[in-house]
Amino acid sequence: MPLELASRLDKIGRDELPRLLRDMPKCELHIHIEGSLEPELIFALAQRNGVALAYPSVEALRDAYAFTDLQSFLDIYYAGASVLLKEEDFFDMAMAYFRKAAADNVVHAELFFDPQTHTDRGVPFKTVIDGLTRASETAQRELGLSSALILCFLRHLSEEAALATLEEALPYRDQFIGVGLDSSERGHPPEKFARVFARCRELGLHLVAHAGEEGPAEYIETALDLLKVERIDHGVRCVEKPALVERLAAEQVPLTVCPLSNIKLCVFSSMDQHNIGALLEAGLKVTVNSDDPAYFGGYMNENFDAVFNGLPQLGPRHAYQLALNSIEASFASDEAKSAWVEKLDRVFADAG
Ligand SMILES: Nc1ncnc2[nH]cnc12
Ligand SMILES: [Zn+2]
Repeated sequence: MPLELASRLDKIGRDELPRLLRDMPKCELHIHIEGSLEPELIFALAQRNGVALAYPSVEALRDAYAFTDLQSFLDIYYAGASVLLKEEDFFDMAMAYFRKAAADNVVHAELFFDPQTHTDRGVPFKTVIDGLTRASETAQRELGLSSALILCFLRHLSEEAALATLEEALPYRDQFIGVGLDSSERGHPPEKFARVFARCRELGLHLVAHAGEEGPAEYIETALDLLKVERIDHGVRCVEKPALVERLAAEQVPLTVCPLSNIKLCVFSSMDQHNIGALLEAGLKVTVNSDDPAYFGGYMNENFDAVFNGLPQLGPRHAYQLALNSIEASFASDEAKSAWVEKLDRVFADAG
């Protein structure tokens, strides 16, 4: 950031933060759309589709959201997704998310979706992607919110299964912009998916992967070197290798950090222990995201509020940097990015 801009932003009082965090335009780059299914919608879709749930009420389901690690969350997350059967279900789920995102001044969202969670239950790939695409087009038209889809392979399944999913997805190639890697990280290193990522690269798809959430810092390195990803999802365990931190800063590799998720899944014990401030100060291209907002206690602005309330050393300059990083790290066009940066500058010009 130019020194002149930094010193101007440092003169803005911390009391302006609530407004700035709310009003600043931002991109969301790490949201699993199935993780936006609120308990109320899970119950409504279960009733609409005649699906039996293991919990008697919305309250009982929400009470079960006491996670001890990633796997304890994933078990409940996959059970919640079992209510999604029809195109309309995927549409309704995504529209509910887009409305919340627009209210948080998210101008662009890149949505992960997990096709294998649905195709393995007999739901056609077309049903999933058509529902999400129709929601994305509706959000652009009705909310002015830009979005794109990123297909995630489930890393607890085999690479053969990922390759078969890619084949199934190819007729819809123009409906998604990239691929990612999610689900249980430990014991499923990036290299397990080297062939399918190489194929996606040949196809001109954008590449991202979860790495260094629960898994070791080495997974970040192998995701970069073997899978050739453009962004790292989470990546907070990079601090365990100082040379890797230096590399991430030098190469400006975006990290899509998910603060509330990290607390809920016990990656950090509390927000004052989170390393997002340290990573920002070290010059890494860090962004703030919600991951699975229906499960982790908040959407984008709740994540920003939690970070700035938990880490008093962060101020308006950091808020600006996080919003700018999210715009720059997105896969949107340069033209769209310039327009959002102008908007961001206007919000901060009004402060101080
Ligand atoms: N935080 C997360 N990590 C890995 N896989 C996920 N799938 C949904 N949320 C996830
Ligand atoms: Zn995630």
